[in-house]
Amino acid sequence: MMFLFQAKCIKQMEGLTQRCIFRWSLTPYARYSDTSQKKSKLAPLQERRMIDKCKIFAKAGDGGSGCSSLRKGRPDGGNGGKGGDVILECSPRVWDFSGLQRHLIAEKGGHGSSKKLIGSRGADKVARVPLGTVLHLVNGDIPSVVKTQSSTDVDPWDIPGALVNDLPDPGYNSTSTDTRGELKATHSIGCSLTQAEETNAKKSRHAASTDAFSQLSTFDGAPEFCTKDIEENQEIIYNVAELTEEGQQIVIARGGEGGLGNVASSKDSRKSMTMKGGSCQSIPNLRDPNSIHSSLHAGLPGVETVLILELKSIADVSFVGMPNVGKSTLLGAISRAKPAVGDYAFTTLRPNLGNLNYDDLSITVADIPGLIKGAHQNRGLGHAFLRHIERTKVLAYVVDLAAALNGRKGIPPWEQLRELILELEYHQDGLSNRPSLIIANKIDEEGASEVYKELKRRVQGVPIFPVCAVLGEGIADLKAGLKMLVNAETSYKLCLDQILIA
Ligand SMILES: Nc1nc2c(ncn2[C@@H]2O[C@H](COP(=O)(O)OP(=O)(O)OP(=O)(O)O)[C@@H](O)[C@H]2O)c(=O)[nH]1
Repeated sequence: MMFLFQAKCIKQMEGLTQRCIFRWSLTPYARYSDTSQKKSKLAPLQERRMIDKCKIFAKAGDGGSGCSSLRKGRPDGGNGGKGGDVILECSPRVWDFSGLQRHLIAEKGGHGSSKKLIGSRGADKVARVPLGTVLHLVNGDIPSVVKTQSSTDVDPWDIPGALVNDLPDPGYNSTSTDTRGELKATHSIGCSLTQAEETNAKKSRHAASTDAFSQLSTFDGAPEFCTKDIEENQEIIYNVAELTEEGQQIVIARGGEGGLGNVASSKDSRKSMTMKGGSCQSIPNLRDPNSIHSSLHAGLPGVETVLILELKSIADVSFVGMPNVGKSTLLGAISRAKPAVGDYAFTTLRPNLGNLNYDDLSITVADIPGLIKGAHQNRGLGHAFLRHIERTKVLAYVVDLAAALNGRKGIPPWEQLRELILELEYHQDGLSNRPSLIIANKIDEEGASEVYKELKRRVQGVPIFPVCAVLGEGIADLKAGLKMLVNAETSYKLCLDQILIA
C-alpha cells in the first residue's frame, strides 16, 4: 500500500517537472517570436496591451452588532467593530488595470460580546491602481477621504493639470492653477475639475441605480468592455477624484460603524431595556427598524459604490500619427515590444508600450492608435486615445513620407502634421504645446527622399528624423534625439506657424 502511494507521488512529481520544463522552453519563444509567424493566444503583444478603463464594484464591510449583556445586574455588552473600508492606493509599480479585481469587498466588523469586549475591526480591502487613475462615479457615495502614505511626489510634468499641490485637505474647497496656467475649480476631496467638467458633472448627477452587482456583472470578466455601453446607458459623475501621487490612498467605500453594546447605549435606552438574568443575550429583532434596540445595536451597513476607473497613461514619449504610418512597426524597431502590425488602418486599438533602454536611462514609449480628422469629436478611436496623449512628456509625430506617392490617396506629411496638431488642440487647448520631434517614416519608398527634402523645407524649428522602421534604419539617431528631449537637453515644440502648407 505504502509502495503504491509512493509510486503515485513520484509519477505526479515527474508530470509536474515535465510541465515545468515544457513551460520554460515555451516562454522564450512566446516572448520573442516574430509576429509575422502565426500568432498564438499567448502572443506577448496581448500581454502588454493596456487595460486602461474598467468598472469596479466596491462593498465596504458592515459594522458588527453591539452586544446586550448583563453581569451582576449591570450592562457589560461591548460595541460591534467597524467594517473595513475599500481603499484604492496609487502605485507606480502597477501599470494598468489588468491585475485589478473587479469586485472589491472589505471584511465585516466583528460583533461585540460580554465583558465589554469590542468586536474586531473588519480588515480594509486595499487595491493598487496606477498613477494617473481617474475615478468616475456610477453609483454610491463620492469618495470621501484622501490619505497619503508616502511623500514621494510625482514629477508634476508627468501629470499636466494634476499637480500634487492641487490636492487640498479633505473637506477644503479652493481654486488652483494648473501647469498650463488654467484656473481650475478644485473639488473638496482632492480631485480637480475644470468648470466645463463641473457643469457636466452636475448635469449628469445620476439617479442611484438599483442593483450594483447586476450592473457590474455585464462587464465582469470582459476586460475590453464597450465604453459606449457604459456612457450611454448610465449617468455618471465624471472625474470625482484622481490618484496622482505614489502612496496616495482614497477610500471609495466606507465601512459601517459597529452597533452599540448595552454598556454604551444603556444611558439612552436604560428605560427601554428589558433584559432578564445575567447572561449575554442576543438582541431580539436586531434588524427591525422600528425597534430602538435594533437601531442602536445593529451595525451600520458598509457603503456600496460602483466606479469606472480610467487611466490617463503616463509615458515619456507618445508616437502620434495618422493610421497606417508605421507607428507600431517603429515601436517594435526601437524597443523589444512586439505590437501588431497590419497593412490597414486601426491595427492598434489600444496603446502599446515599449521600453527604450539606454545605458543610464529607460524611457517608456506609447504607440497611440492612429489619429484621424475629427478624432476630437470621437471619430475613429477618438477620445479614448487623445486622453493618453494628455499624460505624455514628449510628442513624437510620425508621418508617412510615401502616403501621397505612387497614386496613393494619402496626404503629404506636412498636411498630416497640420491635421495632427489641429486634432490635439481641438481636444484640449495647449495639448500640442510640449517638446516634440518629427519622425519621417518609410524613407525606403520610391520618391520618399524628395518628399523628405520638401518636408524639411516646409517644417522648420523641429528636428526631423528620417527612418525606415521595417529595416531599422535611422533608429540610432532617433533614439539619441528622443533621449535629449526627454532629458530636456533640448526643447523644440511644433506649432502650426512652423508648417508651410501653401
Ligand atoms: N515601406 C515601408 N513600410 C512600412 C514601414 N514601416 C511600416 N510600414 C508598413 O506600414 C503598414 C502600417 O504599419 P503599422 O506599424 O501597423 O502602422 P500604424 O501607424 O501602427 O497603424 P495604426 O495601427 O492603424 O495606427 C504596415 O504594412 C507596415 O509593414 C517602413 O519603414 N517602410
